Amino acid sequence: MNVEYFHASKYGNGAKVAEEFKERMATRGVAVNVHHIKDVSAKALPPADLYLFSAPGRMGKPIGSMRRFLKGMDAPAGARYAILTTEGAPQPDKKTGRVPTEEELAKTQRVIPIMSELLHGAGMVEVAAGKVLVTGMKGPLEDGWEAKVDEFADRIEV
Ligand SMILES: Cc1cc2nc3c(=O)[nH]c(=O)nc-3n(C[C@H](O)[C@H](O)[C@H](O)COP(=O)(O)O)c2cc1C
Repeated sequence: MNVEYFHASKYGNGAKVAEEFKERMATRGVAVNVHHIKDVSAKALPPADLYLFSAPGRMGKPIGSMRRFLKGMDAPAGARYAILTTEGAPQPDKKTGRVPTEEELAKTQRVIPIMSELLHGAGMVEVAAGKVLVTGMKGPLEDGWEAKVDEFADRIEV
């Protein structure tokens, strides 16, 4: 099995996640080719058993370059894909100190749903979606992020 991995990392956190995923999949006997979307054409994706798309969050959405990439992509209909975003860790409310629940976050944080809608709408088939958090606007990645990537790798059927 081979995986083609497309990311739109701006500050390097998503690029680190991609490299970690590649290493973890190598131990499972799966080759992963990592590309930044600026280096590839959305109109000529290489063949793959699985496509992985990874974007940082921006104002509740995937970063604009990834939205444009997915909208302009010649999607291989029926092909399998997974999504692995990098998103800001939920911040406690300044007054109450309460951290928003997943349900509350889902109202404003639409990074994965927007990517899913675009890919699913293009006829592709989702096998997994997940996120790795960053603790500041530009990173670093959350503690234990490597283990999170490993768990995500486990969810990809080889
Ligand atoms: C202007 C700006 C807006 C951001 N908005 C969001 C957001 O709405 N949701 C989110 O999860 N992360 C947001 N972030 C944090 C990004 O998730 C973070 O920069 C990114 O995951 C880092 O990945 P990268 O190093 O691969 O670019 C924002 C960051 C910046 C600089």
